[in-house]
Amino acid sequence: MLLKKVYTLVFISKDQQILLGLKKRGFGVNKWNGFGGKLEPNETIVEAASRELKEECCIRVKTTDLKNIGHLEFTFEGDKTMMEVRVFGSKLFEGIPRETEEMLPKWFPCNNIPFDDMWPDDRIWFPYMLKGQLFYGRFHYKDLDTILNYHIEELKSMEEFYNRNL
Ligand SMILES: CNc1ncnc2c1ncn2[C@@H]1O[C@H](COP(=O)(O)OP(=O)(O)OP(=O)(O)O)[C@@H](O)[C@H]1O
Repeated sequence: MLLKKVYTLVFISKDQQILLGLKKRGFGVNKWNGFGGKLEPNETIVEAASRELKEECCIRVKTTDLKNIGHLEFTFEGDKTMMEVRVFGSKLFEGIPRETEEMLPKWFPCNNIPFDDMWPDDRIWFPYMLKGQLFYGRFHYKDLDTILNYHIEELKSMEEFYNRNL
């Protein structure tokens, strides 16, 4: 039996640029990524996504402006937990990105993503996100640097994907 833990991951974009943050502590330290984290009790996924974005880089986004653009699953060899990551995107946001204790934010041109300093899976699913395609990806890691196997597919609709997995 796999234990499932739900996480959010948010990408805001403007003018062919995407906002990434360099994680300063904890899981994924020293890697560039979107903003997100675990759900708090009694919080919806979009509430968690919006809260984490604000906490990690001071950007505000309305929950109704968050678009679910992908779904990722991560497992690690010898670990019974599956990380389920709901990926969101938005072009509508308020504020200027600011460094926090957790993240150092920076805008990157969409054609110059720092994949060498990111999770290895990002290289595989970012191209879907950057083309505006919905996606589902499943990655099994041997250790934090090595993907043992994976599956990736384009989705027609997130709703259809979630219904199929009920
Ligand atoms: C394995 N390959 C991966 N590829 C891409 N993204 C990944 C990832 N694995 C985790 N992520 C994301 O990294 C964040 C961790 O969040 P994390 O710091 O653990 O959560 P949270 O802020 O709640 O933690 P604390 O409050 O510090 O306990 C969270 O957005 C999650 O979606």
